[in-house]
This record gives sequence, C-alpha cells and structure tokens, in this order.
Amino acid sequence: MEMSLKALDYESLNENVKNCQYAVRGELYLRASELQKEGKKIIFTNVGNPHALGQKPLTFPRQVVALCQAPFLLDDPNIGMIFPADAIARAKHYLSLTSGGLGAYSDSRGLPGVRKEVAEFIERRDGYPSDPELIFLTDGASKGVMQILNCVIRSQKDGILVPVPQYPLYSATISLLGGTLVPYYLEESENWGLDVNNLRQSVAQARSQGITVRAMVIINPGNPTGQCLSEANLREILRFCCDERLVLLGDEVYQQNIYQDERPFISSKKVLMDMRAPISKEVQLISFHTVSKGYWGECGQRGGYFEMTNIPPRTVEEIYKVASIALSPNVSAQIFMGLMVSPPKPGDISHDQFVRESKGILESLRRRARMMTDGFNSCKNVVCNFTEGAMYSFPQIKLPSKAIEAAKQAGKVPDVFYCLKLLEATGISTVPGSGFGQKEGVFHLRTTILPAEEEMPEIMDSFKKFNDEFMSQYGD
Ligand SMILES: Cc1ncc(COP(=O)(O)O)c(CN[C@@H]2CONC2=O)c1O
Repeated sequence: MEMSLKALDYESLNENVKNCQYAVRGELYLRASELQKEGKKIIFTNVGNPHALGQKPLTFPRQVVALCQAPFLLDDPNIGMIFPADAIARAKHYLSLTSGGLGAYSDSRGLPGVRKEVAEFIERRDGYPSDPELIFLTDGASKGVMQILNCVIRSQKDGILVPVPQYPLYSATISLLGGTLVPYYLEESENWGLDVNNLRQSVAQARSQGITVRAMVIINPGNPTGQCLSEANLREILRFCCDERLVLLGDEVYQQNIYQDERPFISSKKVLMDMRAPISKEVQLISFHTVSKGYWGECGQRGGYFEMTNIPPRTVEEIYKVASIALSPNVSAQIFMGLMVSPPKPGDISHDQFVRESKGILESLRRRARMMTDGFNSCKNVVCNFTEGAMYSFPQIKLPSKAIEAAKQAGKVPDVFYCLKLLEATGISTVPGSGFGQKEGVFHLRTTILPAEEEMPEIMDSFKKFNDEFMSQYGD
C-alpha cells in the first residue's frame, strides 16, 4: 500500500502538518465564507484585520512607501504639489538604504538602516541600549515566532509553556515542529491574571512526564484575553524563567493597543534591565513586534521584528543562517516598520496629521472596547472582562445543559455550536473559545473590537437579541 501513495497524497503527508490546527481561520470562518458567497451579509469579526473592517491606513506611511515603490515620481517637477516634503525626504532616505530599490533583496536580517531605527525606538521606549545586530526584521511577527520556535524545539520531548487561552500561532507552530505545548492557565476571575504558582505546577507536571520545558511564551497585551501584564507580574515571570532556565518569548505586538490607564504597556526588556545583574544578564529574551496591529493595522504588508537579549553570538549566527534560506524579508514592509518606529516628529510637516489620525483611531478603539464589553455584560448568561489591551473581546458564554446536549447531538463542541447558531442568525463571524483553549466545561467566543464604531450598537443589539433568544430556547 505504501508504494502506491504519492508524496502529497493526504495519507502520506507529514503527520505534524495534519495534526496542527489554526482556529482563527477554522470551521466558523469557512462557514461564514460559504454564507457570504450565498449572499448573506457577514461581519467578519474573527480576524484582527483592521483595514478589512474599514479602518483607513495612516496617510504618511502610504505616501512614503508609494514614492519608494514608484521612484520615478520623485523626478516629476510637480511632485511637491502632491506629496509633503517630509514624505519625499523619507522616501529618498529609505531608497538610499536599499541595494537597488524595493525590488532588490535586502540582507536576510533586514536593512541595517531600518534595524538601526528599531534599536533607537527600543532605546527611547525602555531607556536601555539596543543593538541593531540583535534585531532581525521578519515577514510579520508570525515568521519571527516560527523561526525562534524552530530553534528551540528539538523533539516531542521539548515543551513550550504557553498561556491558555492562547493565540493559536503558538499551538499550531509547536505542533508543526513536533514539540509539546505545556499549558499554563490564565485566571479569568482575576481578569486573566497570571499566577506564577500555576507555572510551577505546569512545569512540574510536564517534567513528571519526561518533558524538558525549554521556553515560555507571554502575550502582552493578551490575545484573545486582552489583559495587560503588570510590572510586578513581569518581574515574577522573569525571575521564574531565570530560576527554571527558560527562554522567554515576549509577544508584544499589541503594545500600542492600550485602553486603560492603570496598567500601561511596559516591555519585558525594560523590566529585565530594571532588575539589574545577575538576572538582567542571565535571562534569554526574544521580543516580537509588528506593523499589523496598534493604530497601524497594516496586516497585509507583512512587517515585523524580533529583538534578541542575552543570546550567545553563535546562536545569533545560526538564526541568521536559517533566515538566509528565505533570502530577504519583504522590503516594503521593512520601510513600514521603519516608519512605525520613527514616525513624523513635532515640527515635521506631516506631524499634526499623523497625530490626529493615529490618536483618532486609538481613542475610537478604546470607546469600542468599552461598548463591546458593556454590550456583552448586558446579555443573559454572558460575562466579559474588559479589554484592557489588544483588539479582542472574549466573553464567557454560560451555556445551559440543554444547549450542551444539543451540541453533542449535532456532533459539535458546545461553543462551536453556539457560534454557528450566532453566525446563521446574525452574520456575526466569531471564533469559538475552544480554538484558543479554555478550562474544561467553560465556554467563550472571541470577537474583535474592530467593527466600525457607528455600527457597534447595532451589532451588539443583534448579538443580544440572538443570545437572549438562544438562552430562552435552551434554558434549564
Ligand atoms: C499575539 C499575536 N502575535 C502575532 C500575531 C501575528 O502578527 P503578524 O501579522 O505580524 O504576523 C498576531 C496576529 N493576530 C491574529 C491575526 O488576526 N487575528 C489574530 O488573532 C497575534 O495576535
């Protein structure tokens, strides 16, 4: 039988490929796409994809990259009538950094000039030195995460501590690489707080099963849970990683998306440096960022970076070697990254417009976070922590036993059953909590807070109508 199979026949595929799952574009998304083809109006709140939900791109970065993509425009004598002088100057600057414009490969770590801008941004943000040689630009944060996990995971015996609920990039990549996900549960009743005792229990449990725990992932602010880690919590985590000799993967892609003042974003790098030696020289830390989130939302550009802290030079060389296999990160995305970490400054022609646009987006996201949380909390059998940061709302749906039984009869996981009913009734496309991991017998769904602000009341009313009817239909 084996002889008759071809390499890409399903039966003979790499088992790790078949085993990995990625719920953000899973069953609900596929069903929503089918319904859309049938003409039903769908509100795709399943993906943190701001421009797909109507968010306008920031003007200045698009002006600069447009000129970089079409440098012949710079020769037009009227160009100053169409583009501001600072955009023209920045375009010329970035083109001078490339080895032949946006069509040429860059260094596999990214353009040195942009990596320098990223290092300067990190220094301004944290108040500590950052070395451009320890910053690699990537095709979105996703690729950076995959590169690092690929270095860490040697076999199924290698475990990675991942928060539950988690963003399934982690579970899917660990599965694809043949490693073992070691869950640590966030406490919903503590506003998705992270209890270090849970970490210790998870590590002890994994070790008792012969797993070598090698790294720990934190997502700060959290996806799907939206919590912002406190400085004290970050110190505990770094101390834990030092004691257990774990690499810390600090996923900080939502660092601009903060909707409350009690817990502003503080980077893992800053907290680590504040702790001073020996720990600040001990803990191996990889920090990730992207142009996909924040008030940029430039998901489709595929721009990201990771910064390496306390990583041995030979390891950096190995990571560089593997990055070289893919030749070059997306060059136009690198320019978006450079612009994100070095936006127009006070006094620049484009500064006021840039601040007006970005402030407007962030303030609207903050209002939408509040509207969505309050909307969910007004519904029967629904409780929802406030979205402190990131782009998602993750309400708990207290499903009646009859609904759980009906789901079982339908061969569906309970929150998939609920989300499918929601989709069919309202066109609201969400991701079931089971796609992110959750405690046994507790059910959630994830939406984004991205639908247009003016549409939010109608969406929440539509959700409330569906939910309260559902709870009456299946009520105990
Ligand atoms: C925590 C986290 N890390 C990394 C990424 C990947 O970002 P890049 O675009 O830079 O690769 C995402 C994207 N969030 C997905 C995309 O939309 N909805 C989500 O949950 C994310 O939520």
